[in-house]
Amino acid sequence: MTAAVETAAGGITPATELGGGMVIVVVGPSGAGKDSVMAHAARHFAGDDRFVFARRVITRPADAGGEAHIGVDEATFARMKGEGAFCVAWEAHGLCYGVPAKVQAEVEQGRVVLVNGSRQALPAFVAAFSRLTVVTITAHAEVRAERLARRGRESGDAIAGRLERQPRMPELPVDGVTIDNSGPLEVAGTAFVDLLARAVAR
Ligand SMILES: Nc1ncnc2c1ncn2[C@@H]1O[C@H](COP(=O)(O)OP(=O)(O)OP(=O)(O)O)[C@@H](O)[C@H]1O
Ligand SMILES: O=P(O)(O)OC[C@H]1O[C@H](OP(=O)(O)O)[C@H](O)[C@@H]1O
Repeated sequence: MTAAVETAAGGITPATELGGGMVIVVVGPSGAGKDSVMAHAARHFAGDDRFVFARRVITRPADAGGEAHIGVDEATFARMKGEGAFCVAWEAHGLCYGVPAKVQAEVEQGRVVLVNGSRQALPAFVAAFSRLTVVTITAHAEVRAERLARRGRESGDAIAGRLERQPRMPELPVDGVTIDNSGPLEVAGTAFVDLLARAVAR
């Protein structure tokens, strides 16, 4: 089986052609496997300092399961936001999410920074980062439903809300790639790793 990799707006432009670093923002519906595909790539590129896997700040307990994030309460998130701690912040699923401001500096240092993002927040990513590629991870609806139930991080109602959520994907003037993760993680993970290798190709 091969992962479907469709390119729009020209696929991915190597960061080196763009004169330095870039952000690759990973989006897609809940349960598609964004965290899993990113974790696969993080294992593949462990110790390779051309890449940074950003850790998000989320108003979710740090031990909730799923991605490794910085868990804070709402008051702390609001204070951090007011202090300029985030370069991009958004709300979804009753939670607040922030991308640490230091990502801007990491891109300026020439690194390729991977961020688990949000379809709804993509305009804010475009505003924050001049060098941006959007990677959309997809999976069939029934596959996502089964995965979210098995993951067990959310309850039935919350899972239903996640499965229904379909924010409009805005038309954006940036590179974009879609990877179908309906099959084995190894397949989509390898497609993502190949994409990242192209991002740093000389
Ligand atoms: N290709 C795959 N095959 C089987 N299980 C998978 C695959 N990809 C991900 N999973 C599992 O599906 C569940 C959801 O994956 P993951 O948390 O990576 O999705 P996500 O897109 O980040 O979801 P959310 O937006 O809700 O955080 C996890 O339990 C994960 O282990
Ligand atoms: O529906 P959209 O706007 O794409 O994404 C909404 C949010 O949901 C997911 O977070 P998580 O599953 O709570 O970690 C995404 O990563 C994003 O932050």
